[in-house]
Amino acid sequence: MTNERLDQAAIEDAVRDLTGWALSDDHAAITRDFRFRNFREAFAFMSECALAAEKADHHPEWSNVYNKVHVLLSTHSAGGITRLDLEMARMMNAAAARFDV
Ligand SMILES: C[C@H](O)[C@H](O)[C@H]1CNC2=NC(N)=NC(=O)C2=N1
Repeated sequence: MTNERLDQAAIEDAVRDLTGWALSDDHAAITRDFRFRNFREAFAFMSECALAAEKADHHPEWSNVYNKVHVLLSTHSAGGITRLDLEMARMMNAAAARFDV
């Protein structure tokens, strides 16, 4: 299932392959800080990801300050990290790469 909590070993393996992402201190989420050229690009990235998140019915916790976007991904219903979070992280990396991030 995509929405079952992954065990610690599976998470660590996955995070190793996810450029820029790290486990949160409590190991219940994965996080990444993205840095763009400016606010316009940061917000374009967020807009694109917001549409994809809504389509997937899986939503990031995030904050934005000027050109930076801080993202935290976890599956609330599972109380931890699931494949949905890994898929979202990959999607966000692909979206950011289009802005040379
Ligand atoms: C009803 C709706 O499907 C749920 O509340 C979805 C919405 N988006 C979600 N996003 C995240 N990150 N975790 C969830 O458990 C979750 N649940």
